[in-house]
Amino acid sequence: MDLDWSFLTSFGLMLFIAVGYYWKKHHGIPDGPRGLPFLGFAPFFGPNPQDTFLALKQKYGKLFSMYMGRQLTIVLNDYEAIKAAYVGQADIFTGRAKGFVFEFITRGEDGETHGLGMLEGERWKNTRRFMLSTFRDLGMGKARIQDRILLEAECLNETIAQSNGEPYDPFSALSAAVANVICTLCWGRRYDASDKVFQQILVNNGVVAEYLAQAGPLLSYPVLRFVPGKLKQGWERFVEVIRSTKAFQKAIIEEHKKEYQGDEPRDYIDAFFKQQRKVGTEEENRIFRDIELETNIRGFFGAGTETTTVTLYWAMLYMAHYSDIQKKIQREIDGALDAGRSVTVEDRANLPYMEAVCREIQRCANVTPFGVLRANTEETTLMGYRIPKRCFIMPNFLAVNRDPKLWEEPNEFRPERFLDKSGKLFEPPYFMPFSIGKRACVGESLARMEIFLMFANVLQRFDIYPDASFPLPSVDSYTTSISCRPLPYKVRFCPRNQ
Ligand code: HEM
Repeated sequence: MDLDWSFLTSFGLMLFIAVGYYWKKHHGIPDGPRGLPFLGFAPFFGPNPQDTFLALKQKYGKLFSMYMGRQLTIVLNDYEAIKAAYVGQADIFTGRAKGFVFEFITRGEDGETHGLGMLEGERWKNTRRFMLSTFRDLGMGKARIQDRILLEAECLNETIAQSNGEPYDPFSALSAAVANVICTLCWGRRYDASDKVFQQILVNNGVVAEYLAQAGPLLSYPVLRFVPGKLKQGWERFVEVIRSTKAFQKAIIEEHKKEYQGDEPRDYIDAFFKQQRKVGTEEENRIFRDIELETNIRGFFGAGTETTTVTLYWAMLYMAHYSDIQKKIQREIDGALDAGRSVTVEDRANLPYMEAVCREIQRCANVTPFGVLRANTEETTLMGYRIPKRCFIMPNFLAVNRDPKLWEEPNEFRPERFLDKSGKLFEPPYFMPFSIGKRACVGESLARMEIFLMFANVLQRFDIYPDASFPLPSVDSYTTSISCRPLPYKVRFCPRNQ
């Protein structure tokens, strides 16, 4: 048989180029699970991705690589690896993973992505600096914001009281309380829980959170959104919700524009207008365009409401499971405060056990088990491995929170681990529910204050009991939306006899 030498030569050349390309891309990177062509490892995450990733840590150690669709992803599996990247090489690992769906949410009519959560480089730095200083001026970490949170805590208690000790799911009430804090900070307005517009914003927020958790396949293959059936329906609903949320935020900004006279800012939007009126450099002017404002307030609302609500939802569930711990907190509160007064931030120093319980709930609940994906903006070497430019970076916070080298009996719910021998609060550096480094959560101090004040004031006023007709879900079961939520539950909130 005659050999077709020209075919063989072309084939050999193509093979050589393909192998060369593969080698160039993959040499020196961490090992990891193989996955399938085009789909990567995503189909193997399974119904409990948390268990899958804990098992992968056992197999591969500190870090491993995998493909999600076509995207090379590096998973950082322990405290040392996360610290080496996020703190040790902070400037390189502060990029944000870009994916089709997040880009869709944050893309303006100019075709660019906007908003703190997605920006990079100087624009990200300047936006973040402005956000932090504005929230500080508006009272973050001060008495002014405490008053707003206490008002919402009071309304939350009133709503809970209306359940009259009957089995009750507190999710909506918690969500309204937490969302109102952000609404007041961002656009100076709070809503009654029965307000139809407010209810719609909360429903929309839930739809977006749920959709984002399932949107993995669109990351590499956006075309899948047109496939008839579940994918297409989900996408269409999501687009509709995003459109109506954008329209709502635009209307709020326009309303503010009419009212704003250049006075002392009442909220984030006013502070932004004030900054817009200052003549700045070209770069400064770029980050003070309306599109940035609109994307940011939507981002703060989305990022701040779901995570904080879900943490408080876990907190109530844990209390129904651990009545002895609940009683211990209540004894501490009763001993530290005069009767009839609400718990405030000033009481924190006298409530170390309460503070320890808040931290243990965050450690055990793992509301953001894999953080928010980042990207490395340059090729680099991490712990001896080559990390090609613009990998997705996934911190496995769950594995840190379950690491037996860091926590004694990590699977136990044991708040005392956050107290030192003299009973004072002790927070180790590897406790990082808000991530670490230059791009850690900007809402950390606000969230901590909300969790402490709302949780403590509910426990001061109510005993939380399970009800035999509504068996409690286990604290080990969860559903994954954009954060990790407990399964829905009902408990009884009974007014305490102090
Ligand atoms: C319990 C509550 C919260 C948790 C567990 C949480 C967790 C996180 C985490 C893990 C990140 C990713 C950081 C990284 O890239 O490494 C993040 C980012 C972010 N969070 Fe939070 N967060 C919470 C509350 C809030 C609140 C109340 C706000 C309100 C403004 C907020 C706004 C943001 C924003 C804007 C980012 C993006 C920051 C950036 O890219 O520079 N978060 N959060």
